[in-house]
Amino acid sequence: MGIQSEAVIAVVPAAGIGRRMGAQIPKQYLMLNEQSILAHTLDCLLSHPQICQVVVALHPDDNYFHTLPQSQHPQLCQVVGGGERADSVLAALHEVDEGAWVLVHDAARPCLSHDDIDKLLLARQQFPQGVILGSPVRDTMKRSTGRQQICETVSRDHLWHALTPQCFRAGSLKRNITLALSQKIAITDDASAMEWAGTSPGIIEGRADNIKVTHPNDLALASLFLDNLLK
Ligand SMILES: Nc1ccn([C@@H]2O[C@H](COP(=O)(O)OP(=O)(O)OP(=O)(O)O)[C@@H](O)[C@H]2O)c(=O)n1
Ligand SMILES: C[C@](O)(CO)[C@H](O)COP(=O)(O)O
Repeated sequence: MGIQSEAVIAVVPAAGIGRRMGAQIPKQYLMLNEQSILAHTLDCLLSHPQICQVVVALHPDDNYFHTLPQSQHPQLCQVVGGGERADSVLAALHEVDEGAWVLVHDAARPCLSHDDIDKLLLARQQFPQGVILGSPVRDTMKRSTGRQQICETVSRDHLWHALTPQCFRAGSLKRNITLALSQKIAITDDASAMEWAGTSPGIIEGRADNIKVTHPNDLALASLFLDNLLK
């Protein structure tokens, strides 16, 4: 069975508290246009023809998820997430067959398109070790001192913003996240765990409007992008 015909499972880390957003509720439950950020993200994944299941990792005290219509979807299952994003991804991976392909996608990225999912899944042929979406850096990049004085201009050649989804074989990703966490390695995305284990995942260009809603001023942008996505 060729890679392209293999089932794909989406893993959605949605157990964060949205500290940088500073809202009264976790940011994944903030309304964006006509539904919550998480609902938009789940709609995109649940409606993709190659995704056969979505495993969402929730905060242990999450009291919102059950109010979402998507929470009753037959292809959706939920697990309790952990203290960091990597712990939440790992909790979800324990529910996934080790041989399956997983697409790990942030709940906080509601503007994902089916085109980008298609592109990423096709890229597995070229990158069987795993592959992620990225956005090439457009601006000149500076590194500063702790006192915000520029100390260097960082070359932007082959420099990317890592996006999600990030696509790997479940067993390999589970083992490498487990190892990295056991060594107290800080991993802020899934590819970092694979890199730490010596793998070089592929990175392909995704839409720049696939933003992570992190700060309050991201909401208006995400709303605009969502409207545009639906056109
Ligand atoms: N312990 C955690 C922390 C984060 N996430 C998820 O990982 C994604 C990306 O994380 P981020 O944007 O940092 O979300 P938060 O951790 O909620 O934000 P903050 O760092 O501002 O608190 C989000 O969908 C978030 O819900 C998670 O599942 N489990
Ligand atoms: C996974 C990610 O969205 C890729 O850019 C990012 O690393 C998440 O980081 P955060 O600190 O958990 O928002």
